[in-house]
Amino acid sequence: MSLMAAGPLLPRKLPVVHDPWSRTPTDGVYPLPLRATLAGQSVPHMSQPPPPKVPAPTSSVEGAKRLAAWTAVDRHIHREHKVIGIGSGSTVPYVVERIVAQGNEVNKDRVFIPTGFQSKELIVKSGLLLGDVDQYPVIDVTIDGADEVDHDLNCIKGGGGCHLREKVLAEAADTFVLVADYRKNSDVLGKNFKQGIPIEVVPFAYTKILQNLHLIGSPTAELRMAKAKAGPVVSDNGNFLIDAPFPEELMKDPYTLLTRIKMLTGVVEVGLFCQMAKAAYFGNQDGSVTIKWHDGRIEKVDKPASPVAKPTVE
Ligand SMILES: O=C(CO)[C@H](O)[C@H](O)COP(=O)(O)O
Repeated sequence: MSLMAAGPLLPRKLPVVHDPWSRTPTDGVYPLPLRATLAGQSVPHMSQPPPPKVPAPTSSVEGAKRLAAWTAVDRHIHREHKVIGIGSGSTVPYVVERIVAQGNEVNKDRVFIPTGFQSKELIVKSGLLLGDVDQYPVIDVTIDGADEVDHDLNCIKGGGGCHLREKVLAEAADTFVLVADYRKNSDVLGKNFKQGIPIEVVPFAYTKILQNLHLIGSPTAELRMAKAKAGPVVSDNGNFLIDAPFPEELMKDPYTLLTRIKMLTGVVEVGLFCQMAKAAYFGNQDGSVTIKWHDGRIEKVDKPASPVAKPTVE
């Protein structure tokens, strides 16, 4: 059957094609930023998907992480804090979850500084305003995870390879707080976290640095290799990572060890944070939280975070 025999073709309504290159700022089809910009320009607000839900903890370790994170946020992130550093690791999503629970009213005037790719994603997906430390070199509070913390609040960080940015944000913060589960609460660094001190190094120097680390007391120091890619792990800054276990007698004086490692040419940053934190929060299996303070006090909180987050004024 010919087309003509089937009757005249009805004029089809063509969909409006939006050619992105033909748009002008005034025709209303430009994709607009979701939030006011850092420069303070006001932009129309578009509705945003709700922040992704952090899955409820399914183990006592996850529950402990959440307890530590929520308690630390409740105690340290107050209404007047406007610039907040967000660390890395598996405890940090609970930190962001609790900050989001403080509500849009307080969060709309805040800017959040990430320590790496993971925390940047968390900030953006939670609908919080992203900034960077070069715009905000002074941070009100930074909250971060840790691999192990001793009684003087020295800690090992960098299990997730983010310790360079983490240290910058810790130093930039008026208040730096650690959050972790009970397994990270230790008396001597290296007792629980056996994989060694994470060290970020410039790639071309790694062999030389490994040799030097072997000489200064870490004969098993090795390059961190990727699990789902052939070759080494590459940090968010394009560098390599070395994990260097040291014997206990050297780990007992982390500051001396930090300075010795840092002096090796080609080392970018060492995952030893010596007495930088104001407090470390450890969630326990029994639902309590242990807080180690920078002045040596140890506090036990039996009924820590309430289910409702309320930002307080310090
Ligand atoms: O330092 C870090 C990443 O560089 C993390 O904070 C540290 O590894 C702890 O992570 P988690 O909470 O997953 O145990």
